[in-house]
Amino acid sequence: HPPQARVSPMAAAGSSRRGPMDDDKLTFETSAGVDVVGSFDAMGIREDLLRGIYGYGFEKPSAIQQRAVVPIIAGRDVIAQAQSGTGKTSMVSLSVCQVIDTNIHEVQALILSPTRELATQTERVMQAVGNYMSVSVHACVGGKSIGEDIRKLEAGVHVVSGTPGRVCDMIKRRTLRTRAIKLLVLDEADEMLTRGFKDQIYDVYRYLPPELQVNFKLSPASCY
Ligand SMILES: Nc1ncnc2c1ncn2[C@@H]1O[C@H](COP(=O)(O)OP(=O)(O)OP(=O)(O)O)[C@@H](O)[C@H]1O
Repeated sequence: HPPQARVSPMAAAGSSRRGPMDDDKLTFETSAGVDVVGSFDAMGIREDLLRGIYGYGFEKPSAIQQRAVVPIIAGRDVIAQAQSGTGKTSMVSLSVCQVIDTNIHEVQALILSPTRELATQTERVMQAVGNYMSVSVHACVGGKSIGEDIRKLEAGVHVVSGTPGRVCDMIKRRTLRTRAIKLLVLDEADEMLTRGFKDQIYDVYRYLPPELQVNFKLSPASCY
């Protein structure tokens, strides 16, 4: 079973949008063997990425980050569930940056999201925290120019953050090469499966190497 880190609101917590620093209002459930790591320094994160994280203004990991980052960077399959605004997008972004080898100019991580906005937001956060480590990220989403996708992918990127349809298209054209992908993240996995992306996700999955690490990040709706 993959380790699970679940952060849920306490019954009394009422604010509609919380920041990650409201963690004292949350309750936590984690599967056995998941440790709580209270600082980014203690996570074994590379120096240049740490600089990016602190430079972005993060001082201390949020509750979900304290529980899920270490298992993800250790290569485990993780299910992370936490409500909106608790730092999940940032968690994915910094974990993915940590597992990338920037000397290898191939796609090593693929993040699938149900919406273009979410895929683009993840691209942006990753570019910000990965600022000092020269990570190249491309948002491969429907509605944008296919020619631009092809140009970017052929120039070589380390991470693709995209929506299932466009990613699937790029893989089938062999523009998005999958042989070096070691990490797949399904963002709002529950949402994607109910939105009818199941066949496309399965299609993408068939092209990925067998020794793949998979992380599921569940939607905020799954926390209520
Ligand atoms: N460790 C941290 N320290 C300070 N701020 C943080 C930290 N982690 C995330 N944030 C900030 O908190 C906000 C929410 O984080 P993020 O977008 O990663 O959460 P999320 O759970 O994916 O939210 P949503 O579901 O709303 O997209 C963002 O503004 C982000 O920059």
